[in-house]
Amino acid sequence: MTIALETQGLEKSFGGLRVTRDLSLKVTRGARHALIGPNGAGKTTVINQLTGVLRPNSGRILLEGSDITGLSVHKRVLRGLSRTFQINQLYADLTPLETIGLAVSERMGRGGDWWRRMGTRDDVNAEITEILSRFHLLDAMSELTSTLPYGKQRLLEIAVAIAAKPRVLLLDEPAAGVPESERHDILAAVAALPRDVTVLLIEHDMDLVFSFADRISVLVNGGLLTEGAPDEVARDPQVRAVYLGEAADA
Ligand SMILES: Nc1ncnc2c1ncn2[C@@H]1O[C@H](COP(=O)(O)OP(=O)(O)OP(=O)(O)O)[C@@H](O)[C@H]1O
Repeated sequence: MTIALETQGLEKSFGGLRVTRDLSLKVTRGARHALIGPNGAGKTTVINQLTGVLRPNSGRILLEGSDITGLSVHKRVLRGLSRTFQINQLYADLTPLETIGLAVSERMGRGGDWWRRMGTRDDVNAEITEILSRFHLLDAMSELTSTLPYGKQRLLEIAVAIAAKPRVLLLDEPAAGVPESERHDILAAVAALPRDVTVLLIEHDMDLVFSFADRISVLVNGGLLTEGAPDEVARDPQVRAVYLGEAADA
């Protein structure tokens, strides 16, 4: 199996606090992989090292076999490693149609030009429509982003990231704050992305994790406790003890 994203012996400390401990993680191409763990286990710190926001103290990060440990955030995005934009990074005064149009055009290297030629290119229009449809935004495509329900704004965050055609997408609690009835729609839209997009998800909601992931890694105190298929992880007594607790019995 081809490995899309890998860490080798990753270490990160904040002062005397060792937050990532000898972490070696492999995310297979096309996987729907979840990184779970109790509060403070170090999940966000791992994502921040993967995206380049934080530098590890030691260890390596490989994207499709190339060492990206020393690359800037921007260079990693150009190589195909993206995380979702946060809602506060969306353009409040643009519509989803304009936002995705701009994101697709920027990827094609003609950001500013798009405003003049909006709607004139069939290939661009088809791609914008496909992305809006995939993330259930067609019906809201002409409304201002600031007026969209929270769940739609979160879908738009992911849609913007997808418009950059990432090879690996990192999602840090993409459904946080969304009403329970809509959370599954968000993860289902991500799970249904073409398999050439590999997804690594951090998520607290175990229902979502187990309905989404085909592989789960469990982080405790910055180190990997165990890793496996969802049913193996759910059965693992160590996992039940430290993390899932009652939820694993459900
Ligand atoms: N910039 C920082 N400086 C100092 N300590 C930090 C910093 N960032 C995170 N930490 C500490 O590192 C540990 C891991 O934090 P992190 O946010 O990565 O965990 P997490 O698993 O994502 O937690 P949660 O599930 O609660 O979001 C915590 O003890 C946190 O307080």
